[in-house]
Amino acid sequence: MAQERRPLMAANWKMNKTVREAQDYMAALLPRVDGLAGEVDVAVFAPFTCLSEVARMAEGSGVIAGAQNFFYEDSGAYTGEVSAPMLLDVGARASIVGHSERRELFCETDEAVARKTRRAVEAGLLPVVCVGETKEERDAGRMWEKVSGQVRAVVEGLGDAPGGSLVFAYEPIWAIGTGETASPEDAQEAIGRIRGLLGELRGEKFAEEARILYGGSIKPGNVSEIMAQKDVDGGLVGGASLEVDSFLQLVEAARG
Ligand SMILES: O=C[C@H](O)COP(=O)(O)O
Repeated sequence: MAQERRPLMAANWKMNKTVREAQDYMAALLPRVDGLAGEVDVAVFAPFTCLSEVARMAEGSGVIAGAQNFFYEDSGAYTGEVSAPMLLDVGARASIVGHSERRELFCETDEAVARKTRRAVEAGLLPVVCVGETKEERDAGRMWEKVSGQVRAVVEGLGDAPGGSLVFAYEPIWAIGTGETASPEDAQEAIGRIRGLLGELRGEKFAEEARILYGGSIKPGNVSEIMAQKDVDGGLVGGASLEVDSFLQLVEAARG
């Protein structure tokens, strides 16, 4: 991994944890990541219901509290949604955008993902933008068509924001929550191609500054090999992030 890009290990709790469980997790996590600032970024993407508590506890620690989604308008008649200013108001500094579960289960389009990404950057939230193909698309040889289309939509809607203002996460859908991980070589190939595309679209500086994570069944047993790939800047982790001990092993591996 290039020296200029600090690794990022991100916990995506998905629809898990009560406020009490979130408090217990953060109380166990924070003392054990103290002192890692500058070596590795650690983020916790919590459900809305416990996000303010996660952000309050993380304040001053260097751990980034983030949301899993938001809407690109700032306020108004959008029942069930929250906005970027609302996330900032409770202390969030980042948000996942366009996770495959949002794209597939909640019909999020490339256009909506691009608008959310742009709004996050403008508002001062770090977007972690997810891209990835289904098993059917991969088997049909259409992996790159899918992934490149998702990346293009985001970058073309981004204006002149620098590469360091966003993070991509390559998450092959067939590897999410299945125990089936992309091989480290497959992860590198996809992420290296994404970086190449960023260079074509926005120039080398942008491509070198943008962090690109891998996600999909990362666990303590496979994280080192994945992190050893030159274009992989960290991980977006579901299942293995739910327990502090296992997430900390991933953080340590990202630290190198
Ligand atoms: O956001 C995280 C990804 O969906 C990966 O989830 P997973 O680690 O449970 O496979």
